[in-house]
Amino acid sequence: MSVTDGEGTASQDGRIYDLQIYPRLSLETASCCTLQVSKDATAAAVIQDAAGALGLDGSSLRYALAEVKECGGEEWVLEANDLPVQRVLLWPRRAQDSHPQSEGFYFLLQERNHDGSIRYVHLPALRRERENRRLQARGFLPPRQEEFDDLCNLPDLTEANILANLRARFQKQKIYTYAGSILIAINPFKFLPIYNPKYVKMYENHQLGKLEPHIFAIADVAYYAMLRKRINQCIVISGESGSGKTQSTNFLIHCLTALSQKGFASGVERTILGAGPVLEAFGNAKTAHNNNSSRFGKFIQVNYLEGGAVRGAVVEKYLLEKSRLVSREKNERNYHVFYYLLVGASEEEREEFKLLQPEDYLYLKQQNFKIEDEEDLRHDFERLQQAMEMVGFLPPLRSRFSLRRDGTRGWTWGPPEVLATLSDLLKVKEELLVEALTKRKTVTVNDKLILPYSHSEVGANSQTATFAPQYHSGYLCSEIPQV
Ligand SMILES: Nc1ncnc2c1ncn2[C@@H]1O[C@H](COP(=O)(O)OP(=O)(O)OP(=O)(O)O)[C@@H](O)[C@H]1O
Repeated sequence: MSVTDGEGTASQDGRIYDLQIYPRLSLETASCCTLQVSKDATAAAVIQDAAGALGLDGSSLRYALAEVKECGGEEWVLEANDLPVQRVLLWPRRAQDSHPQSEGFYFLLQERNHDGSIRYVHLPALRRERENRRLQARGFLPPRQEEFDDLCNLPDLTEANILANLRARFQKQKIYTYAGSILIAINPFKFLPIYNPKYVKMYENHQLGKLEPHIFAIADVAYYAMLRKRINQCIVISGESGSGKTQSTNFLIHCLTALSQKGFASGVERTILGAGPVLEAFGNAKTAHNNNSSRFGKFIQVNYLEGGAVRGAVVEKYLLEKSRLVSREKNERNYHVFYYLLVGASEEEREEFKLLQPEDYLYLKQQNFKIEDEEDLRHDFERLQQAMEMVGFLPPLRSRFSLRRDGTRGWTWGPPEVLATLSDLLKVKEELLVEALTKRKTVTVNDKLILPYSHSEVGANSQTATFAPQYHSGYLCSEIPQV
């Protein structure tokens, strides 16, 4: 079976993708169907074919297609003219091959009510939990004392008790615990089905602490406090590397946009989603603790209209780890984007941008350099290009950097052909480039001084050691989309 856009036009590149579709219906059906779909097939066409494959009758308007991604089954309901394959192209490579449902990355076929809203079948355990709480509050069930969902209620507040309480909850897959209005999250490193729209709905407009602790409760309180009090709200996320800050940020944005758009993916949400891979490529790197560690801080501002609908978002980066550009710890890597480009570029791109192999670049080959994931890098380069198009980049802007340093001439910039290549790629005159590379600007109270870099400022390496971080940082800063 091949799904097209309803008018029978074939995909431009002719490629066919497998979509794994799991029905979640009140009727008994096959547990999954796999459809072969072209890039330009719309959600409506996919629904029609999935319904056919599962032996369901009725029009496609009776069903909705939702995208489920990694880590806990966030569900995004697609609109009729959305393109499911476009979503798939943003998934990691392994997720595009056939894989078990427990690993996430699939589509759900759900029923709609007469008013178009989604009919949720199979009530989640959380609702039972809520019922139990109600009964406990009315004295029909004895209060549960073996663990506390708010650390402030611990009868004996010691470090050992806090850790024992967090451990007991974590063993029951309760990764969230309150400490008053602060939410503590413990990284489960596995898929937990607690982030789909049912949970957004369940936590909607509830006082903090009324339900089981959850990151959506924090998003919900911030959203409704903003609407009620008409003042900005701020959520701070902190933790050590690999603790789950980026993941938590994604869940928060998911909930904040879902609350304002009633669960439907909008253009804004799509752009925010698309911005993720772009930011990751330029600002994330493999470290000892996390294969995809963000090496910069992010300030994300989600802007709303007065009625509560999302209007856009601004992402500001700060404190990019610039030193990573020129040196890093053993077995760690430079920013993802260099490897994506050097491994994933086509022959024409290699020619055009005068690209060498990763091991030819001193900045990339330091410290036990080896690349064992070439295929993943190639896929991630494709994903980056797709994401860049989604957030509005033009093709020629994609690959402008190819820095190579010459360590043999102190801090003299060269060799000349590299300067010419850089000048050509950066579209900056050679003289200006040399000026930027060899001089710095110092602003004092009364004066603005332009001085050549001293030997000690440049250090033992070549001048690009100073220039590369500035350039990469500037690139990340200027190219971060303001949605
Ligand atoms: N709530 C969660 N559910 C499932 N997996 C999670 C969750 N939070 C984090 N993870 C897993 O932990 C990994 C590391 O998390 P994440 O990248 O968010 O950490 P981080 O704190 O942002 O790290 P860094 O500071 O190094 O950027 C994720 O790739 C994901 O696999």
